[in-house]
Order: sequence, then C-alpha cells, then structure tokens
Amino acid sequence: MPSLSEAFRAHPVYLHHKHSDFNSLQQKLPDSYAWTQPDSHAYADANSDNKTVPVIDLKDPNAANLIGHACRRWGVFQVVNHGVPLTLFTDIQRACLALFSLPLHQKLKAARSPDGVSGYGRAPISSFFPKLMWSECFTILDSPHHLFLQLWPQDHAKYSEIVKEYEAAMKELAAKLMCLVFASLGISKEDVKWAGPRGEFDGACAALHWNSYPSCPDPDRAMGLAAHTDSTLLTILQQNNVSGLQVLKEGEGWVAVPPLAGGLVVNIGDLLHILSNGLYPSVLHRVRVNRSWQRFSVAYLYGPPTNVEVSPNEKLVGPGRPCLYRSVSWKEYLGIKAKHFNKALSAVRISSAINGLFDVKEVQNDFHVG
Ligand SMILES: O=C(O)CCC(=O)C(=O)O
Ligand SMILES: [Fe+2]
Repeated sequence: MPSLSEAFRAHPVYLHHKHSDFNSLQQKLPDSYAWTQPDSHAYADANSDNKTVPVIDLKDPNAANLIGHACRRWGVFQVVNHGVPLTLFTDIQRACLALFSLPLHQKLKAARSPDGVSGYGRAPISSFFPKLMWSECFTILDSPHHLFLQLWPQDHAKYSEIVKEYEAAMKELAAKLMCLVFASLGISKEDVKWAGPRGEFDGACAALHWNSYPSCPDPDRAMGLAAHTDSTLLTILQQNNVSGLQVLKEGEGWVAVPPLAGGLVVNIGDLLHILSNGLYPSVLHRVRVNRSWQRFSVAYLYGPPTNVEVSPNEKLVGPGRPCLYRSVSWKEYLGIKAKHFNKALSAVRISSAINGLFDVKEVQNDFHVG
C-alpha cells in the first residue's frame, strides 16, 4: 500500500508563492492579501440552538444518535469527554507556539518544497486561490524527525515525542468516532473490511496540519484559510482559545465554531460523505482572522488505507436512494482534489439526485478577488 505521503506526492499541488514574514506586515495589509468580500452568505445569528454547532459528550449512552443527528444537519460537531488527556493539548499547543515563533529564516530550514508535502509553508490549498491567505501551515506526514532536527537541533526529540503521543491519541479517538458514526448509519464493522474485527481501524492513514493565524492589521479584508472541504473521512481539530473557524450551514450562512476548553472539533470529510451516500455533508469551513490575537489549530486529517476503495455503503443504497458516487481510493481522490479542488465530489458523482450537498461553486465565489 502506498503511504499517505507517497499518495500526496503522486499529485503535487505546486506552491510558488514566496514565504512571508508576518511580523513585518503588521502595519498595512499588502494588496496580495486583500480579498474583497461581498459576503453572499449572511452570518447566522448565534443566539439560537439550531445555529450552534452541537457539542456531544462521548460518555453519553446516546452518543451515536446524537452524532448521527449532528452529522446529518451540520457535518460537524464538537466532542467532550473524549478520553484524550488534556496535557496533550497543552503540549501540542506549546509546540505550535515554539515552531511558529521561530524567525522566518529558521522555519524555512524545514520548508516544504514547491512539489513537496511535509514541512513549513503556506496552506496547502493556496494554489487554488489568486490571493494569499493570512496563515502559515506546518504539515506532518510520516515522522517529523528530519524536519524537527532542522528547527530544533537541541530539542527535536522532545517535540517528536509530543507528535507521536498526539497522533496515537488521535488515532484511537478517530477509531472510536468511526464506530459511532457507523452505528449512527446502521453500518456494522463487518460491512467495512478494513475496520478490523474490533473496530480498531489499524490500517488508517493520517496527516497533521499545524496552523497559525497571526494577528492581522486589516482582518475584514483578509482570509485566514479559504472555504474548503477536507478530502478525509473525518478531521479532528484542536484549537487554542482564539475563535476564527466558521462552517457553512445550509440555509443559515457562516456559523462560528467557538473554542471550547478541552473540546475537539470533528468534521466530516469528502470520503465519509461518499461512504454515507451523501447523507452526511462534507462541511465547508474557513478561518477568519482578527486584529489582536494569534490563533493556532492542529488538524488531524484521517482517512482509510490509501489504496482501499471507498464507496457508498450498500445499506444506504436502495430503491428510493440511488448510489450517488462511484468508488474511489483516497490515493485516487487526492489526485481528483488536486485537479478539481472544491468540485472534486462532483467529479466522482454518478447521480445528480442528491440531497444535502452544498453548491460549492457558489461558495467559491464568496470572496471575489479585488
Ligand atoms: O484552523 C482551523 O480551524 C481549520 C484548519 C483546517 O481546516 C485544515 O487544516 O484543513
Ligand atoms: Fe480543513
């Protein structure tokens, strides 16, 4: 089976933008970062329950049903009582702060090459947009050892250990979430071969994005991370106490996902949307920035073994519900995503009778280039 980094490398998205030192851009937003924004999707008024991203207690005996409800209506939810030790959150946030606080020339020692997949650089989705995003991203696939050695010649082992522990905890949590998601769909572990006999999902692949969104002199015209869906089964996100993440809720507009102490954000990705035969939306999300605070987030991007074919589960296909997608492996889908970006799901769709899928074309136009 190709590793996830081999799968990514097979479909490089070339990033030729120069790196920026955000410390030197604190006076005025350069034109290359200015997005004009007739915000066609209104902001939802946050004072109502149906406009608040659900928070689910994983110890609740009813968790699978609650997750099913949240996935159907939102494609995103937050979890508490998830069993991940909170010291890991502190450790990974400290590591983010340490990395992004390094001088630019030091960070560039671990730069992602234009056709590469691991290391420091701009958000990997940058190549799809003509304007620059107000963020930095450090991508980890495989072991970060050689990158950390460049960044922290003395302390690299300490940071590698944090990543190892964080990834192990996320892998375990992701398997637990997958079992709950399957239960919510009426699918059993036996229906999905790679789940393994105890639902341990051992062959899963994953990547980490460490994201930094520096404070910004003109936040209304800047974009931290443009609207996108993840190509994953699901993504587990840990954010510091600075808000900025927003999700698009059908019929409501952009809704903030506020930081929740000790909580984790879980969003459905394109592959789970396919597996659920369109029942669970792959949620569009973006990140806005602010004038005063730096935001950090760590996204665990989780998917199947790269060569396993993902297709709508047969229990979710029937007379009233045609099969909406052809089967696709994560490796192949990464290639489709690299080519079609937010239209990748349409590229594997075999039926147009779909409910609950946002019109991504409309969203891409949300921020016109000024
Ligand atoms: O920073 C965030 O909240 C979102 C990050 C994200 O969407 C990603 O890394 O794919
Ligand atoms: Fe994302």
